[in-house]
Amino acid sequence: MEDGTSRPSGLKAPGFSSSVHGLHEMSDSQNNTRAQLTSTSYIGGVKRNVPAPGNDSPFISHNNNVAHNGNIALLPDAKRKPTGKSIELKAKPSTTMIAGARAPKGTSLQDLTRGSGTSGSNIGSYRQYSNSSYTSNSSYASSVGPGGRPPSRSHTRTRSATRPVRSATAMGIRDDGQGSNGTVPQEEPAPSTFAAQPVRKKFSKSLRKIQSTQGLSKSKSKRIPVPINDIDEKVGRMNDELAKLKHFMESTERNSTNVKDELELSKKRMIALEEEKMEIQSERARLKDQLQDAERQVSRLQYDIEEQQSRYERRYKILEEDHKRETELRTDEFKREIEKNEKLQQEFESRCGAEAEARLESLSQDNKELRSTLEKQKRDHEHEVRLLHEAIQRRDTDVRRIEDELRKANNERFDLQTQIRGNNETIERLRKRAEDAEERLSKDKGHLGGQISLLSSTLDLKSERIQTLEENAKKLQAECELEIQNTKLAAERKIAEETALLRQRLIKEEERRHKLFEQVQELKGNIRVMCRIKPPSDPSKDALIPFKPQWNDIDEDKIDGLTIPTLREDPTEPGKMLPGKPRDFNFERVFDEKCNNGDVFDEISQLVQSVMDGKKVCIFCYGQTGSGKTFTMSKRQGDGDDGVIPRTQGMIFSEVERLKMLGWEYTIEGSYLEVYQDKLYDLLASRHSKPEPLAVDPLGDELNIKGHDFTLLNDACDLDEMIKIADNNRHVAATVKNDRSSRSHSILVLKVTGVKRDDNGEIIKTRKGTLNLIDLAGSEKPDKNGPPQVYKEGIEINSSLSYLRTVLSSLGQGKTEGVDFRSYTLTQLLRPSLGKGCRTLMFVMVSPLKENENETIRSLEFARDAQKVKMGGSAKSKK
Ligand SMILES: Nc1ncnc2c1ncn2[C@@H]1O[C@H](COP(=O)(O)OP(=O)(O)OP(=O)(O)O)[C@@H](O)[C@H]1O
Repeated sequence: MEDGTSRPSGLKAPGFSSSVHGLHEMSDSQNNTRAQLTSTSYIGGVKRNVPAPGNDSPFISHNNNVAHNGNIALLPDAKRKPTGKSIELKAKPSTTMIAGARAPKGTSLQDLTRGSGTSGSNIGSYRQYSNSSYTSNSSYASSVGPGGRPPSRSHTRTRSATRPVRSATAMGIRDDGQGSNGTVPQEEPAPSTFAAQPVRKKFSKSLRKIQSTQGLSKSKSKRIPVPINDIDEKVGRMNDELAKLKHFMESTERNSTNVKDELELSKKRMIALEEEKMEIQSERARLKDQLQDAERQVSRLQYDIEEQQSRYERRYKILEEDHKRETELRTDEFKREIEKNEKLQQEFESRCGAEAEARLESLSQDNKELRSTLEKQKRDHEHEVRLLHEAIQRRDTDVRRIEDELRKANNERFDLQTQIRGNNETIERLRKRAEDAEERLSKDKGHLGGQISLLSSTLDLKSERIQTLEENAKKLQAECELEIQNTKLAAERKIAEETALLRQRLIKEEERRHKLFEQVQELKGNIRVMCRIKPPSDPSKDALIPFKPQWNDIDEDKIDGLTIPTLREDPTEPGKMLPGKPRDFNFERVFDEKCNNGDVFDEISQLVQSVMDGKKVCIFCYGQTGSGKTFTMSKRQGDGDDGVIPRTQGMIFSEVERLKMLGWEYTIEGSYLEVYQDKLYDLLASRHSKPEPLAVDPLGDELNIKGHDFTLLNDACDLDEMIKIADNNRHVAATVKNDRSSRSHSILVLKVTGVKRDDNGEIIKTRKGTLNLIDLAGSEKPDKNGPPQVYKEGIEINSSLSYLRTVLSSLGQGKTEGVDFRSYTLTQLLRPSLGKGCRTLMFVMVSPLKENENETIRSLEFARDAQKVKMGGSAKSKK
């Protein structure tokens, strides 16, 4: 390459330029292949260039000089230039190749241009030949020529070098190389860049084979002439190879596009991942902030808790000290109390009341007579009530009759209205017919003139008739309405009159009931006595007193007497017991062990009623300890068998409501007192300090306690609350007979004041009643071996009860003056309840046990004596 003209591709091929035009920018592999191919074109010392598409210059420059010696000069290996994207092929300067006008040596021109005429015209003949031999290369020219080359081929090649499927592709190339006709299979898979390598090797190998077959040597001096046909064949094969390469390049380019797309996708994915990473980082920062906030909050809370704990500890210490001081104070107080009690005990032992017993005559016969009178009056009363009922029924019949009449009148009105409606419809129909007729008449006036006038007059008549009917109906309706109104007014008037009459009768009945009740109470006596026998706790084991009941003559379900059989010693045979004279006791009512608190209250509820009527009533329970006094009076265990006090509580307030309807307004006041060791205390007073004893006015007719106020009770709840406070404050202790024995007499006092006003609000009637409910402490034989306090209490209780018996005995003997109530607080308290006009009911409670027989008989005897008391006048205290 003597001229050494440098080309942009780096290919230096003087006199070769046109033949290699279009290949200078091929990839390395392509260049390499091309270089080899190019070198094959030097076989036989003749430069055989690959025909360049679109090139006007001869594809292979057959120079006469080239083939003059008839030898093929083998070109030295083309050198690769590492710089640039293309490879620069350099022929050795010594190589005898196509060199412009340079005459080749060796191969003769005739050999080369066999059958072509003169050497001067061999170019044209060669072109002709070459054109015919390389017709198929025109496709190559169009694809790899200067205009058709892809711009980034070298880059594509570099990328292709990394593909891992080289050998497989190379195999494909090898297979293809076997085709001798130079056609490239269209469906062949795209070979990789490295496929060129085995192709190259294969080509070199075949070249070497040819060379060895033909005895060619690389040595310049030993050039062996090669037949032109062989060379053409080789060139054809080379062209095939080139076509394959072209195909390979195309597929490589496709691959490269795919790879590019993949790269783009990867980039996008990278960006997405980056964004995701950023998001995660910001989330992490946010969570970190939250964590720090939470930590700060926790420490703040911890500080608060510690603060509060220390505050509580300080407060606890203060409370503890307070409690200690309080305890010490209470201990001192208790000690002082014990000392005082001891002093009182000594005082008490020095005093001992005398026991007196008095017996009174039986009033049972009187009672029986009174009872029959009462029954008669009861029957009369019932008869009157029946009459009243009948009157009410008659009035109801009248009202029903009026209602029937009203219904009839309404039905008539409805019939008339229906008739009017029917008439209206007839009129309407007639009018319509008249109109039709008129229409027809207008068409045929002459014929129907008379008919029209007839119809018109009929119509007028009908209209008049209708009008009359309508007026009649209206009149009838007005009359009906007036009658209905009158009937209504009359009925209302009648009802009002009858209601007023009934109200009057009711008030009269109430007054009569009041009077009758008073009479009955008077007849029953001032002190009425009832007895209750406590049921044995174990009837199968307990030895019992053989009580014989006496059934009431009138009310056969009730017992009003008891007989206790007695024994006496046989005078003839000491130690032998014979039946003695039985002991009989008659009372107003005896409740045996089967009766409950409800039965008891049914019997006495009329007394509570009389308190509302303005009476002084005293109900007290007397009996041996443990005989059931508190059970009868105060029991409140929610099993439906409440005692007298809880039932009274309910009854009084429901009576207040009932009497309100009859025009009465009631005020209830209450107090709960206790007589403990002959001193009166307020059970409602606070027990934080020592309660002060109260003093009773010994003279007045009313119970007056100095310096003591009654509590206003607005409803049953207030009274309930008051009773609960008193129950908690009452003195109780365990005795031989009772675990919770009352050690004091308790008195619930209820003052009832009722007023009735006229229409101007002036008070016209007043009722003032008092109810004393007394639960006495139990009579007992004091146990000297028991606790000294209980023994002392027992003595005091017995003394006061003995004195009560003395007082009752005096009253039973008819004394009304000079009775000494003042010796004991209990009798002082009871004095206003034992005067004239007072109702006193005594319950004597007895035990059924044989072991308590003596005490039971003593209690029954006391009750019998109390029954004899007749209070003709007001009980007067001894002055
Ligand atoms: N009718 C009865 N039915 C059932 N148990 C009764 C009855 N009467 C009294 N008891 C029971 O006998 C025990 C003594 O009754 P309670 O306390 O009423 O006697 P007490 O006469 O008030 O005694 P004390 O005079 O000592 O206070 C109590 O456990 C009571 O539940």
